[in-house]
Amino acid sequence: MKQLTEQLAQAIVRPRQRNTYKGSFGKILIVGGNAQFGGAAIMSASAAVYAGAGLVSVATDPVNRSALHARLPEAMILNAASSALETAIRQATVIVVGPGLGTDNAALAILKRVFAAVEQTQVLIIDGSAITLVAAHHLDYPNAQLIWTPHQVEWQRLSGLALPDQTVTASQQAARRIPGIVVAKSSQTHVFVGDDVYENMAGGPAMATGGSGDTLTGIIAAFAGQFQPLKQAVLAAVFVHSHVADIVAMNSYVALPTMVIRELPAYLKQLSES
Ligand SMILES: NC(=O)C1=CN([C@@H]2O[C@H](COP(=O)(O)OP(=O)(O)OC[C@H]3O[C@@H](n4cnc5c(N)ncnc54)[C@H](OP(=O)(O)O)[C@@H]3O)[C@@H](O)[C@H]2O)[C@@H](O)CC1
Ligand SMILES: Nc1ncnc2c1ncn2[C@@H]1O[C@H](COP(=O)(O)OP(=O)(O)O)[C@@H](O)[C@H]1O
Ligand SMILES: [Mg+2]
Repeated sequence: MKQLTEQLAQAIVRPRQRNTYKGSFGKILIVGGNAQFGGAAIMSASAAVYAGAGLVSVATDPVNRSALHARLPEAMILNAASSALETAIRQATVIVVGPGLGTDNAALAILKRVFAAVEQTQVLIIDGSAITLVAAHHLDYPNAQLIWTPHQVEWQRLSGLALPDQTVTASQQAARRIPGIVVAKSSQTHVFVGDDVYENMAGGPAMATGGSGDTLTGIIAAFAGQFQPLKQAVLAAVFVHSHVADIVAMNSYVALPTMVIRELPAYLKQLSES
């Protein structure tokens, strides 16, 4: 088993080239946020913007429009239930589906449309409610570059492994049956990619607060839009999320998602120049 390190993140988070524009750093689409969980989509989108994504759009319940614009004017917004969803998917390089999406029929319909529209070259990060829906409805896996980010109960739903049975070996075997990269989140997150297992020693209980996982999806999306190869981008994102939370936790009892998000640009600048 390998460890996630700052060196690994340093290797791909490099200074930006001069001859670039916003389109050079990823077009991210976040699909999530129902009337109950709008904050999840806002945190995911904020993390993507603050982690350097070039353009960020959010397909969500229209009830979230004012809150999103007030918190994050950098993001664009569309109604996830409208046909604008397919257009936005076509334009995106990286798509996140699930944060705050919910698990009702409306959410299932949106998820199925995302799975139908996404293309093989696109990166699709599947999180939260979307994982729960895939497991509950036995949905076929879409044909794209998949990244799964289950917490332990979502991993139980997706893999069939009860929490006490989620050993590294058993989880690795289960991850092999699922296409793409699996980020199995816990107090000691493991990333399963091909035959490799990476362990994340960064992070701590200050992160045990609603929205930490939503925030991770935005960082992964931003890194997937900016850095290559995809495997390194995902590994670096998992490390950076937890490491920045550790920095926040030096002076704060809880590492709130909004606090972690705010610290991202300064840490990435430091990382790129080290
Ligand atoms: N501000 C917002 O808008 C926010 C919106 N959010 C969005 O809400 C949606 C639902 O996501 P979810 O994770 O809250 O619910 P679900 O998948 O049902 O799992 C919870 C159940 O599993 C149990 N449990 C046991 N161990 C666990 C573990 N290690 N990690 C986690 N859970 C564990 C747990 O047990 P209990 O806490 O009751 O002891 C409970 O019974 C999703 O779309 C997400 O993005 C959230 O991000 C919050 C902020
Ligand atoms: N005790 C802990 N130690 C380290 N990391 C933690 C701890 N508790 C939570 N985390 C991290 O916080 C995130 C929680 O994700 P998740 O449960 O999906 O949150 P949410 O859905 O509320 O956004 C994961 O990245 C997880 O690794
Ligand atoms: Mg979550």
